[in-house]
Amino acid sequence: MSTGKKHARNEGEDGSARLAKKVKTDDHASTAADSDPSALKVEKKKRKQKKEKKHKKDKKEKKQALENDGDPERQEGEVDATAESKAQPVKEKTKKEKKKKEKKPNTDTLEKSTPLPHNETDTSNGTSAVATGTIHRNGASYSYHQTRTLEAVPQEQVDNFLKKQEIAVLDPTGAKLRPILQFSQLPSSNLLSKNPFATFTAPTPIQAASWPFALSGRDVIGIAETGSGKTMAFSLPCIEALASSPKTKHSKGDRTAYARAVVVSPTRELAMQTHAAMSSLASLVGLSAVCLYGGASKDDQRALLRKNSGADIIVATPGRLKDFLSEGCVSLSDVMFAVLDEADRMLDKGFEEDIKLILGGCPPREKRQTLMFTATWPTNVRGLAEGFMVEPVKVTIGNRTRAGEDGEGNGSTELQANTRIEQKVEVVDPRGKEQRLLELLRDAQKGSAKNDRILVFCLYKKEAVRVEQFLERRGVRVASIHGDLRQDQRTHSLEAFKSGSTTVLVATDVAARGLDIPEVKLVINVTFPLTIEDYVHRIGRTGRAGKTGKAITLFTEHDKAHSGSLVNILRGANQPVPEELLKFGTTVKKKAHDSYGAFFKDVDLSKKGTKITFD
Ligand SMILES: Nc1ncnc2c1ncn2[C@@H]1O[C@H](COP(=O)(O)OP(=O)(O)OP(=O)(O)O)[C@@H](O)[C@H]1O
Repeated sequence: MSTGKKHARNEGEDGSARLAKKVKTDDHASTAADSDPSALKVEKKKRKQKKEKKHKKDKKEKKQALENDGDPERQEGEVDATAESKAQPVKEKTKKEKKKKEKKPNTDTLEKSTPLPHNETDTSNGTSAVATGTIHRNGASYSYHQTRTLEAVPQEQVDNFLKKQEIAVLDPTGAKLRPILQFSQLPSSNLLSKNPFATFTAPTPIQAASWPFALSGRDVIGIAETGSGKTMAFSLPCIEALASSPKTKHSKGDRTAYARAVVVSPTRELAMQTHAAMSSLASLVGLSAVCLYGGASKDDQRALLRKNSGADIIVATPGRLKDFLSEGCVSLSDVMFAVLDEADRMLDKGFEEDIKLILGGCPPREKRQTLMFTATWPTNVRGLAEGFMVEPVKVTIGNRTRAGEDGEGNGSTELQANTRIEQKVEVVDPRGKEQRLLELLRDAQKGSAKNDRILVFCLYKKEAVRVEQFLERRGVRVASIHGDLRQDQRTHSLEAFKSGSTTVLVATDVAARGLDIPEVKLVINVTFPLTIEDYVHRIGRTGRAGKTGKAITLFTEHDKAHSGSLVNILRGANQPVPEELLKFGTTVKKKAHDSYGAFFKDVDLSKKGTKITFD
């Protein structure tokens, strides 16, 4: 797949038959007729027949509605103004409802209204504010107001902030929105009145720069170092969008959970963590979130979905979400806000098809808001990403956007590690790795540091088991987390590490991305990961939220294919490059590891394998 357009069309094509039936909209209805003229004729005929059938049905229902003597409750519950209308009969609306509907703005297309005059005052929240634009999407009307307090900040101060924090904003529409330097510069809202940022002093750079665009209803790609507050960068606009838009009503007997926002995460633990963060924010404005992930009881998750007639927000891993979608338990047809967290992982080969199916179940990209956040943005996923979005604003933090001819950058984003992490690389004999690991652990947990948390990364599950046993036998308090463990064992290990009852956690790359474990002092890579991006994510488990951290990597001749990219990362973060590493060469291999996505993917071990039969 190469072009964005191609991908956008494919979004709908990849859905299962059931999904396609439930969520079919014009944008999704791409069929064989697109390429075959005879098929086109058949398709046209079918459409005509369908139209006639629908007309007859509508007539019948109109008659019935009149006979019902206008029972408003019943009619309201059954009317569905979304794409679901194909699955459920649309009842004739009462005059009152019709009038109400006419007043609503046209939400069918993405409109960028002419910016409102800059002296327009927003009196809705009692503060003086300046309107900067309005966008309508799928039932929501976004009107971001740059507050007067933000307008009053001298331009020089804004420029200094952007320069100091190395913020680059690439916006194809050319909108210029100031970063939010202080929480008090956010437009007031019900959510903000609950003081959700009490424990923070100021927005992080990615929050500051992306919020104005995300709050305006724009699609955003946010790239910022590990531990820099990206979760809140997408959570706040998501919850603000849901809080300010009405829910679509569905018929009372409908047991499907219609989420209005969906956040997709690559691992179960990350999904749970994001769910916890979003839930506490959402609950402040009476919204709810449910977490769907593999390896746990489906019945329990189904029960949560049915409680309070579904969840406003679903945070999920792709596999379990797909299961619920194909069962018809969950529908994404009402989604107005979709987030791919760890977006580059979600778009790589292992998850690409799942993501197409999930986003294909949402309204088309023009009708939803799509956000993608990550710390690494390799070239191979960029085209695919943009195909799921509409004119995304790209916000990059860190000195890594190359200047283009226009001096504003050409969008090429360099891979960069968090510069507050001290990185050390030791070139070792592969046979001596475990012994060296033990020495490093003993050294790092000496004296007053005996309870310091250390995360040890292995590449393979079997290797993780072996290393854990090796350390256990030598009296180290250790737990592990990898794909061969049951979910309850994984959760238990992570909890033990978080609480400090275990100070060493041996992990595979299931723990490499997103996990926000407080006070991890040291990350040790026993075996190098399959991609350099994952090296950046692994070491990013330390040095979070402005803190410093340390990472030690045991590098062997087996890892020499990564020497060039590792040297670049070290140099980019002003870290020492050992001579022994340079000996392996500095050429950067362009191709990322092909099997990585599939290798990484969380597989539900409780599921029985599919029996293959040959005719
Ligand atoms: N404005 C803020 N000020 C201080 N701390 C913050 C702020 N926003 C978020 N944090 C905290 O920073 C930590 C890291 O945030 P988060 O997990 O969202 O990072 P991330 O950028 O998503 O990292 P990763 O790339 O590893 O997924 C969390 O503990 C979070 O509570």
